[in-house]
Amino acid sequence: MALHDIGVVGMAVMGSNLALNMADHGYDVSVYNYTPDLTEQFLQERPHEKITGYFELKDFLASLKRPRKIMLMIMAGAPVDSMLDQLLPLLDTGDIIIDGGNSYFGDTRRRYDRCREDGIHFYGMGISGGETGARRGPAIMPGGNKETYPEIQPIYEAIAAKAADGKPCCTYIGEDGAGHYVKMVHNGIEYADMQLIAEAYLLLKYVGGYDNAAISKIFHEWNQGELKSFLIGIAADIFAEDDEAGGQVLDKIVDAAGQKGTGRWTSIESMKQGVDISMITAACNARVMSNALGRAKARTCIEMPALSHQHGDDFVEAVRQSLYAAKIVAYAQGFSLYKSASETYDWHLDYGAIASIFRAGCIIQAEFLTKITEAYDKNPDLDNLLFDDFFLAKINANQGALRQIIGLAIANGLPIPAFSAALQYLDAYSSPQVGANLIQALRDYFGAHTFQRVDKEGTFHHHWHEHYTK
Ligand SMILES: NC(=O)C1=CN([C@@H]2O[C@H](COP(=O)(O)OP(=O)(O)OC[C@H]3O[C@@H](n4cnc5c(N)ncnc54)[C@H](OP(=O)(O)O)[C@@H]3O)[C@@H](O)[C@H]2O)C=CC1
Ligand SMILES: O=C(CO)[C@H](O)[C@H](O)COP(=O)(O)O
Repeated sequence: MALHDIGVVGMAVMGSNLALNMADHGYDVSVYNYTPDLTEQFLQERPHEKITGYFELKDFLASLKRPRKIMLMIMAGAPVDSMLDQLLPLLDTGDIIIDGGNSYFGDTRRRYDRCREDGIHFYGMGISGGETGARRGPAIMPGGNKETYPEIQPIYEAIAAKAADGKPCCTYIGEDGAGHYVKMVHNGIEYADMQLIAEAYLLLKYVGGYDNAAISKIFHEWNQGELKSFLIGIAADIFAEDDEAGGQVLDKIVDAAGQKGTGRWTSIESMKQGVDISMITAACNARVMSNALGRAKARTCIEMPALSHQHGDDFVEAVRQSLYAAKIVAYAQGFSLYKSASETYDWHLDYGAIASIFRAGCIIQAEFLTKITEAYDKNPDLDNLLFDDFFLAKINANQGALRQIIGLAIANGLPIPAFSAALQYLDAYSSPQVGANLIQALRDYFGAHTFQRVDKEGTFHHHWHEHYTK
């Protein structure tokens, strides 16, 4: 029997489409699913001459070339550990397991160590692009043992999306959990990007008074310029989508957002790293608030200002400029987290290469990612993306619009937490006074936590006096 190039475990949306993508690129693929029904259904409904299904794990593993390459495309969390429990006793030294799911990077670090004890190479591979990306070319973020990477590199570069310059959107990211970390923060940026789009929609609809058809045209126009991105493009489609029952589908969707957790993980991680990614946190909280207990009641008893309209091209352009400025801040925050994590976990992340693999295939693919790559090519040690000449000029040109739009939204009672977080970040970063001297004084007063002085070196504690009788 001719042995197969790679095995895919998990025949749900992502695994089945990735297996077909690999097969289309000439690889012989073995597939297996934890319960047989999905495998059966896949083989019947989407047969491919280069794909063979297996119903026993030992037969699946026996069908693979050495070193065996086994890709897991299964639900993140306990199922991955459970599959490892089943796989590890059946594998040989040098075999490779690739977890392509949205696993938590801390779990990936643990699994990497666990597999290494058995001589097995474990890769945590971020994959972005959803169903279509998996089938036609996703962005791929592999993390794991660098020496073994050439074993899997050709397959993943073949199936990855290709950017406009023809380069595959797949690059080795770093050791152990680096690939999953980069994917986690990618998803965090995805949350912020989507929240900004939702806030622009609120402004256009409730302050601008534009209907869905008009907003669709505005988004379509934005998508021809510097805001060009996958998410702006699909938003333009969504605004134009009619519902069978009349009206538009968008207006029939309950105004409460779900989440699977990668954005929340990014936010929690930023707290651990001590990096401000307030826009991603704001986007997570916006989803939380959309489901908040008592939201229906709050609507009836908390008084809101009456809406005042601002129609016209100048207003639409101000929203566009705000969106662009805030989007730059969101990416600057995400890349600041990469910089901190790279040092903490000793990953030596290549920020320019990361931006370059986001150029196609993934959910946050956008025109301006090329500019991020250029910024890090010019200066790989950039402290903050905002200091790059291109982004600095854009921020300075567009921040007036951001201030204007935030003022309008606040006056109209429209929640715009991500736009606001972008501006607060810029102001906190650039203001010469942030009030931290008083924080230090208060800490020193009640806890002798000490402070530094502006006029001399050293660490000081002051004996504060009670000037008022309590
Ligand atoms: N859907 C998307 O757009 C994207 C998803 N991802 C990630 O890719 C992975 C796969 O996603 P998706 O295809 O949507 O599938 P799901 O996340 O819905 O997971 C379903 C798959 O997991 C398997 N599974 C569940 N429990 C176990 C278990 N205990 N042991 C073994 N297998 C188990 C299922 O098998 P069974 O049917 O037998 O229960 C099925 O094959 C996930 O980690 C997801 O987060 C990444 C990028 C985009
Ligand atoms: O990984 C993805 C795309 O890159 C998934 O689509 C993402 O998990 C969606 O996340 P959430 O359900 O939390 O919005």
